[in-house]
Amino acid sequence: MIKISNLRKQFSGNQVLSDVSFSIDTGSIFALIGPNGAGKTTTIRCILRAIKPDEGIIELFGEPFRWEMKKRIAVVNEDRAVFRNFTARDYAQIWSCLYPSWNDRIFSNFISKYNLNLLQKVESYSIGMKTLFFVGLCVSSQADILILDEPTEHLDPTIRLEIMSILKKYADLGKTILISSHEIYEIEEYATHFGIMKEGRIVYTDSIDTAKEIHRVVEKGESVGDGKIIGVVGSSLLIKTSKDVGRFPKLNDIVIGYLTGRTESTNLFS
Ligand SMILES: Nc1ncnc2c1ncn2[C@@H]1O[C@H](COP(=O)(O)OP(=O)(O)OP(=O)(O)O)[C@@H](O)[C@H]1O
Repeated sequence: MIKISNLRKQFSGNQVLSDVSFSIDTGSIFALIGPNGAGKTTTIRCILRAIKPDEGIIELFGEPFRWEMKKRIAVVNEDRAVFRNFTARDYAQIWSCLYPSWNDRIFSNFISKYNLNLLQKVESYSIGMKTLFFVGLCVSSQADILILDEPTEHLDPTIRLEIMSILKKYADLGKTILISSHEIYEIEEYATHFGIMKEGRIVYTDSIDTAKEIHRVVEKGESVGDGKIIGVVGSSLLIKTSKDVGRFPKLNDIVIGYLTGRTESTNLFS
């Protein structure tokens, strides 16, 4: 559904993305994970053609990007920027024109469930309400692809759980979701796949279940057998192995292991 191949982007001679490649299947929730400045938002902006990549191929729905595809993609931007003076109702009217698959009933239910005031200017919503409102717009759009930059940021714990559940149900409809997030414990709850980004490269990508199967955390000094050492996790090591050694990792162990490990070509870790 989304296939990114060898994406490269520089800003003023600074190489921000270097050969970024990953793909996302229909029905998946793919989390792009990485430290501040790793290149997650830049990748998303390239996918949306908000900026032009220097090199690389972006395929959506099995075809190279075309502008008409935008009506099948709904987005929650990183900055939650809004048009001044636009009420929630104004937004709904605009989105209903932009998205042929827009569903008014889903939108009305969402608005009443979360007590959002349709007549209020979205600019005056709290940052958490804005996020919630944009997630509501995305889900009501019934777009085939949702792209959400930090979708649970600024939300209280109850609403976070709600958003995770909404997104899971949405993906189950056969929709594809790409999120950028630092919330690894949450991602483990609701995402199906992930990519770890470090200094503009994808250093590892897989399904969460497979990644947990093929890695182990071993204590320093414990035998790693023929496993490949990936990186350090606190006082332990993350290894990639087919042997039943150490303990199974949490997603957090895998992310920390790859982030502390060497950044080389992705096949170093394959
Ligand atoms: N328009 C721009 N001009 C110059 N540099 C940019 C521009 N946009 C992004 N960058 C740089 O690209 C790098 C990656 O930024 P990006 O926003 O993609 O990171 P990120 O992984 O999304 O970080 P965060 O988790 O903090 O949001 C940073 O060093 C940033 O300063």
